Amino acid sequence: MSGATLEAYLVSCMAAHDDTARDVATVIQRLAAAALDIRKLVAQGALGEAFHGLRGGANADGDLQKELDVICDDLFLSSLSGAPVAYYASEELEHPVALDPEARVAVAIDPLDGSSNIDTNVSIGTVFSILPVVNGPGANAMSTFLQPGNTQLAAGFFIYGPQTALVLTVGRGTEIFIFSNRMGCFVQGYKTVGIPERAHEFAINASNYRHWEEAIRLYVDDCLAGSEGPRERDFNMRWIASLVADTYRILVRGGIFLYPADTRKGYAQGRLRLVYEANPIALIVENAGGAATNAVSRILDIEPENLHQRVPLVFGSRREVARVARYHVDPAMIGERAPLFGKRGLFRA
Ligand SMILES: O=P(O)(O)OC[C@H]1O[C@](O)(COP(=O)(O)O)[C@@H](O)[C@@H]1O
Ligand SMILES: [Mg+2]
Ligand SMILES: [Mg+2]
Repeated sequence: MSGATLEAYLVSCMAAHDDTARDVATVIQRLAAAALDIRKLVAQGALGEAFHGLRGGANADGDLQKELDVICDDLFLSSLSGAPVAYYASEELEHPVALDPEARVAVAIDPLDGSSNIDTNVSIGTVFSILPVVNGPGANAMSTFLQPGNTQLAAGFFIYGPQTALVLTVGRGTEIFIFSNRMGCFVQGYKTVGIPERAHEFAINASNYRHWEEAIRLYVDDCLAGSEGPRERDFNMRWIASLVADTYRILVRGGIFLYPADTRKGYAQGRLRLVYEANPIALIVENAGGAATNAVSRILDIEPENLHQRVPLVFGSRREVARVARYHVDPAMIGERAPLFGKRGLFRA
């Protein structure tokens, strides 16, 4: 079904379901309303006050907070006040906020993803995960947020780019809604998204090559060797340094994204956060027919240990994601190729 409004889509897939599904639909609509306010702030660029300067603080993970990071966080939190949401956890807040104690769902959010790109007029976004509340003796907000990603009820991201769009999964397929200026709401822009199994394009911040482990270097070396290497075909490369923008491209035309662990200080588990970045992206990608791992194991099966933990992230076309895992676990694969490529990667010649 293409051309449906977000509201009609949510009614069609949630109305016949239980109260929790209806709550999820309400939350998505509240987030969408806040995202439209953020779209206006982002579109103002340097003309808007929100663009100027740092907030002067650091978030829970030590990253510098930009003014807009904090404004977006405030907007999403207030959009959920009065909504059926028990807890709100954000990249910008050290601890979750308790909202409605009776509610059945919780929201984990990266209010502004790709914020290092704010000044450069590159697409940025908001990533969110909707989880069922864990109840029972001793349960608290952390019991809810530390569930593995396979319990997510819904996940999505807004992208503020040339088009403002919402990528959404409520468990059956992944859909893209584009904001329609004519209709003043989000409208389904494509048929259900399907990531092709094979990829011809990879995305990685290659400036970190010297810090990666051997398996990742070998994978990239092989892509770069193209038709003259063991892959026997050429690859293209993209790195937008904005997770939402790199994900959107992969949903639309396939490819693989890698943000692996590396030896830089603070990057032993990569850069991206498990609970509010990797988990929602993994659900979106899997429900679009792709795969998402920490280079070896499925992201959605990882038991988080803390709210702001980082995780190596590899996702996209299934065959490529599986191939990255094989470089890690199959010594024969590396051994076979070592005399030819192992010692002289293109960056290491
Ligand atoms: O600058 P690097 O190391 O290439 O990292 C880029 C990555 O960092 C991020 O900007 C992290 O997200 P935040 O902007 O929310 O901190 C991702 O969007 C992007 O994929
Ligand atoms: Mg982010
Ligand atoms: Mg962020």
